[in-house]
Amino acid sequence: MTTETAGKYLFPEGFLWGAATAAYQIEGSSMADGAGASIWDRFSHTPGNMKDGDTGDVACDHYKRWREDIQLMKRLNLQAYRFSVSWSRVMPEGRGAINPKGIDFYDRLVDGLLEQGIEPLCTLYHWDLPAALDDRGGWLNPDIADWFADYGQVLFEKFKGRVKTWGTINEPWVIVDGGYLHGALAPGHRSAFEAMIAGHNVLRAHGAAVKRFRQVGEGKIGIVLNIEPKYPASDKPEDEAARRRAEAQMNRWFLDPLMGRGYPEELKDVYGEAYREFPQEDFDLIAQPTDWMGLNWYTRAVPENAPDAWPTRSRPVKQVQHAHTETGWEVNPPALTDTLVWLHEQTGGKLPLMVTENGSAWYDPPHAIDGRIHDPMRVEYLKNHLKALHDAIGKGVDVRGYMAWSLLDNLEWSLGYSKRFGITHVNFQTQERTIKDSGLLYAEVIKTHGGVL
Ligand SMILES: CO[C@H](O)c1c[n+]2c([nH]1)[C@H](O)[C@@H](O)[C@H](O)[C@H]2CO
Repeated sequence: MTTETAGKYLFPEGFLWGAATAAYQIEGSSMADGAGASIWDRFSHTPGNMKDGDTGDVACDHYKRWREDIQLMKRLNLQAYRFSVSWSRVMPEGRGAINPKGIDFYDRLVDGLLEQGIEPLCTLYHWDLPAALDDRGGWLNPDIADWFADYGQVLFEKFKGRVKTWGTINEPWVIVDGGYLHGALAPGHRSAFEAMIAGHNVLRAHGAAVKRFRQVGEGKIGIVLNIEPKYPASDKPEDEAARRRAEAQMNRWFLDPLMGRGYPEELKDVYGEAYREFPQEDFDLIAQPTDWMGLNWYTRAVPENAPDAWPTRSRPVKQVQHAHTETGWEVNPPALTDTLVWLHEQTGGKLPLMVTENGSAWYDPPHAIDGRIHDPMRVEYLKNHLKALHDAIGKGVDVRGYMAWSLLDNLEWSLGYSKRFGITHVNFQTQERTIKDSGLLYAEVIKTHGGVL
């Protein structure tokens, strides 16, 4: 904060400040106490899939250290905590029998959060499909919509009155683009034909869960999308066309059907013969009204026309004039403002939004030095993106909260533990947690409602 900005970035009363994680990335003990395997247990134990051969077998050991981590959240002044449930911990086969020890873990976690005045925001699905369902086709099997709604019902009923904000699915695009199109993520398939089918079933499952929530649940439900705004590399028509294809394949593929608009026209051009039509009744199910929408936001892209680039025939041009994080993502806070304004418009300005993930990976030392972890780049990223978020609110965007990604350094999927996103450092040899300078700043931001920015 400087004297001239003192108080300029105060956030609205009731704005919800939190941090986010996901089950497979932090819990460890993924097969303990009756849990079933997920596709990430299989994928991470398949040689060649994971950097340094890392797995989620231990991760942040959160399954055992959850009490300690709730105390950490208190020290960070968190008002909310966004976490996901491991479907196969709760239902080892994905359907039918419930694992009592599995659901008890989440029962204790939710009660522990509430006891500390921290609001639980629960994501039903953050990529870790039960392996037993993958054996039955997983997201390629249309029955998964009912399997997912049944799973959701178990949680809606168990946590009725305690969990009031639900997210159905984290990032349909990453599930499908990573898991079925490019194969970089579990279950590691590479087929545009499968991607279209899986994507459609992910959306149908979301709709079925929302419908079931309206029957048995209580509170608010929504979905979480990753949106990466696309800016054309030049004013050449072919670059604008490439931008539109990239935007359709990442940002509109799932948003448009959720908004009742069906798939974007450009998807036919992107997927060609792999594109397929689906019955209207599916789209009616998918476009079930929801109560809120989550935005996961990290960066933007500047695509140019690239006829050889599959499947969008576009390729991002590196913006060397800007800083880039350890994951190679350009740092561009104003693009967050643009995205929030765009999403506000795309959702008709009627759907409350929440930034459900935002953060950055930088090199941090493997252990604390003098009890501190200095992470100046993450401090700057956090400050500037909160200012950009504040700017969007100033432009009339209805944003209700911000969940920093992530509470803890954790398993960055196939990149293993090589990329650290946490506002809290984890020494993976000792499991010692150390709040980073970025976490100390965030605690002050929360305490001052942004006044410290
Ligand atoms: C492609 O960027 C996405 O918005 C995105 C970034 N991230 C995500 N989605 C996932 O939701 C998290 O599990 C990742 O750990 C996190 C950091 O990579």
